[in-house]
Amino acid sequence: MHPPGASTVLVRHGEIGTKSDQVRMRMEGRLRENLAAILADRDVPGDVHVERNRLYVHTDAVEAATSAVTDGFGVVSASPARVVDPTLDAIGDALVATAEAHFAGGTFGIDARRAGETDAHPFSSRDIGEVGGRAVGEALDAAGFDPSVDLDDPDLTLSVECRPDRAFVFCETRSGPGGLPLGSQAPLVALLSGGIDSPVAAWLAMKRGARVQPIYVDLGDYGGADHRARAVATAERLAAYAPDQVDELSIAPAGDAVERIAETTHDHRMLVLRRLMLRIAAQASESAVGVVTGESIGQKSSQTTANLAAVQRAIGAPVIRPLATWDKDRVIARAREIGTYNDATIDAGCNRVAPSYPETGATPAGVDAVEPADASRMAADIADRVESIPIEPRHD
Ligand SMILES: Nc1ncnc2c1ncn2[C@@H]1O[C@H](COP(=O)(O)OP(=O)(O)OP(=O)(O)O)[C@@H](O)[C@H]1O
Repeated sequence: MHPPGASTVLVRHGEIGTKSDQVRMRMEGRLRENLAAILADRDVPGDVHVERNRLYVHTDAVEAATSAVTDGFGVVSASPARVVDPTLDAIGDALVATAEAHFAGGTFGIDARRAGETDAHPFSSRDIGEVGGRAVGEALDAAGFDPSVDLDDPDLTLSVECRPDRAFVFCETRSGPGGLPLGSQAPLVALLSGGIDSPVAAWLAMKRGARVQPIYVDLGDYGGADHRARAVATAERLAAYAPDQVDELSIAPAGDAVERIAETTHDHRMLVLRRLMLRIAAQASESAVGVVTGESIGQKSSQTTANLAAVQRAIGAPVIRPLATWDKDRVIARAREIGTYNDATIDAGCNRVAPSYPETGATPAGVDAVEPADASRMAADIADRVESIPIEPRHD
């Protein structure tokens, strides 16, 4: 929803503003590039500009541009806005036009603030609210409504952000993911099974600024026909959030190794397998500094706190588990929001590998004792044969 004549999207970031000037400017520049890439990928016209603590998209497609930029990591919110001169008359006219376009009865409120050097204007935020409110009330009366003002929870909020050189009028603020611009942290590898959890975990790592290289471990006969397709589909959704930075899915051919592990291990089987995956992931990328997984404490027998600790020892790099403390219903809700849920609901291949009586209180030494002696070499050999397939961003 936008004012008639809106031609700009006001983009707000959050944590970036708490950084030192140097870091903030670097992150804002990164965010500008990322938003430009998302717009280009979706064929939405728009030029992205940075000013201190704000980004602006100049576009003739404000709705599509607002939807696109609110997928950008680091964006807290965005509003499609009309830009007018910073005078009470011009702001009042834009408020009236916006109310006439969108008021459908009930209450309205004006939320006005000034930013930048506030002594640049001969009026206060309160003046904007009073003069604008009066003009809007009269216009709505004339249009046959009987409007009343509610400043706490109005049916229509008309917002003004008045800066020294121009004022923005808008009537909607859409939330973005927040976090930090993608690429502002060193990259990570994400173990992506295509299940419900791992795409959410990868997305959360991306939200904190880390570009992820997704890797799917092909379990061979234990995987199932649609297992790989599901991983591809969720990687395509992740790519929609970072079209210039996530463009490949790595596939590790682990069928023979999984078969061997299934034949030679029993209660520790899932832990040996998970260690294999971590080793493959850690070796599959030269630039990544850690491995992201979708594990969550206690969600499965292989994910007790003891087992997570025993598995972690396989690699020196950190295992990052963004969902460690999340309940499943929260993970599912987020998977729906980010568009990875539908592709992820088929049973995972790992379920076919799981033993009947899994170990839940493993120790690192206990896993060491049952792991094949050549486990590291096995992983290195698989990592050498990792194949990368191109991923196209999927928008749905
Ligand atoms: N075939 C696989 N390829 C890549 N990573 C995998 C694979 N199977 C499991 N993982 C990783 O190990 C984690 C824990 O495995 P688990 O068996 O719980 O996964 P899942 O239920 O198959 O999928 P998810 O955890 O994504 O819902 C996953 O979140 C994922 O990070």
